[in-house]
Amino acid sequence: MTSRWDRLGNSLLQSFIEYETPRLVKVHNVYLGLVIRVCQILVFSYVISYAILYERGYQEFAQVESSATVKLKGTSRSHIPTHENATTILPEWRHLYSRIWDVADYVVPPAENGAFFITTNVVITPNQTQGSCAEDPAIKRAKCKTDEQCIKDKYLVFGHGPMTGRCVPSDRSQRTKVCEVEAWCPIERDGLPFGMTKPLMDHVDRYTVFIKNSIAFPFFGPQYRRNNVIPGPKPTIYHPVRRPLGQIFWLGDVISLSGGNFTQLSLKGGVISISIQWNCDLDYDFDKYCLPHYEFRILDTGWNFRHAQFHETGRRTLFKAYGLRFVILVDGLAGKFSLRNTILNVGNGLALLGMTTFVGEFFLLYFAKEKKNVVAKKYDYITKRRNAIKVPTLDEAEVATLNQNADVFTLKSDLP
Ligand SMILES: Nc1ncnc2c1ncn2[C@@H]1O[C@H](COP(=O)(O)OP(=O)(O)OP(=O)(O)O)[C@@H](O)[C@H]1O
Repeated sequence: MTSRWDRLGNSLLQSFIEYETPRLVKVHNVYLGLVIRVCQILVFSYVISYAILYERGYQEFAQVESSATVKLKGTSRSHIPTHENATTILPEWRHLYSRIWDVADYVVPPAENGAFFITTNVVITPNQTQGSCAEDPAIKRAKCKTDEQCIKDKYLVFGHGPMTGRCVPSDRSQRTKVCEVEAWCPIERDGLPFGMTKPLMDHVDRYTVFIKNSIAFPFFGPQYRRNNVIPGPKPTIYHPVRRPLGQIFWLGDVISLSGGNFTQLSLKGGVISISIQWNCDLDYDFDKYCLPHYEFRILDTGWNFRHAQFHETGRRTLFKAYGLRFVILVDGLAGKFSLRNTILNVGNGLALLGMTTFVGEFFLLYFAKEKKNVVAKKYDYITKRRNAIKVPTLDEAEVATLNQNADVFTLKSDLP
């Protein structure tokens, strides 16, 4: 009598010296064959042309690191012509607004990384000092009839300072009384000299901006760094077709290339993006082929802020500046050959080829006319019988007959 341990030993020995091989069912079916070949060709073309070549699956990629600085040149003049409507323009404004604006006046702040602002329209409030004066009557709850309405040290929402507790005549109209406030006096008279008809400064579209954009791909080594300045005796003016690598831009060109109207944007201000793209293939000559590509877009319309120029102690000129804010956005990706990525992508492609087997199986088992035969040949159904299942094998004569009569060829096996 064999013990349990003997049986276990036997079965371990059996499985150790056994070799298993999958059973293949070969089917001659024109349509099925075509489906499989088409699938294989599609997968193969996708892998080679898209995943490997178009998407550059044979390379590894890294993002660009960059800095962008600018220098502006250009001057403009602001003046209020005498023929402009005298009822809306105060006499003192003619003198105040008649002036020349150069870079130091209109670029605020003087230097930024990756952005710059240019004043195109402005409300000037000169000679402000700290003191007490009548609040702007346009401010909510600033108007009053008695001192009791102006509670001392309280603030008005959007007011210019705490109230002194006195109700005084307004400096805009003697018939109106307003609360007095402690503030920078006189209070700003908020209103553009020309209303909304034209910007104060002329010639702004002829300003030029020199953009210096330095980039690097440190992931691939310190040698991969450069800037957008094309070597030459002097810097080049950008033109989208004739000189797409120029690094000096007319502001008028930038606005028109972004699809905007310069006068409209100059009136109330706006935000414009200058996008610089560096998409580089480091398998080619870096200096020759890694080049910038510029795009311009309007991001927002309407933009102003206040800043002041301080004179001798305690006196300032307040500017409410409307203008164009340019944001320089640098984006880039560099790719370089990588054996690891090549192997991975080819491997992925081969794995994808295996998908065609699923398609073939699906058609074979559900749509092919031989589907019943195939199922019979392909699967062995194992029942819970004590004795081992006997799987009869077709003899050679039977195989020959099958080969002649049917378009189903199998390595032989039948259900018991
Ligand atoms: N916005 C611009 N429009 C046209 N040319 C410019 C502009 N910005 C700079 N340049 C020119 O580009 C070159 C390089 O400028 P960079 O600022 O390095 O030199 P720079 O001698 O300090 O310039 P500059 O004194 O003329 O402002 C100079 O010839 C400069 O005049």
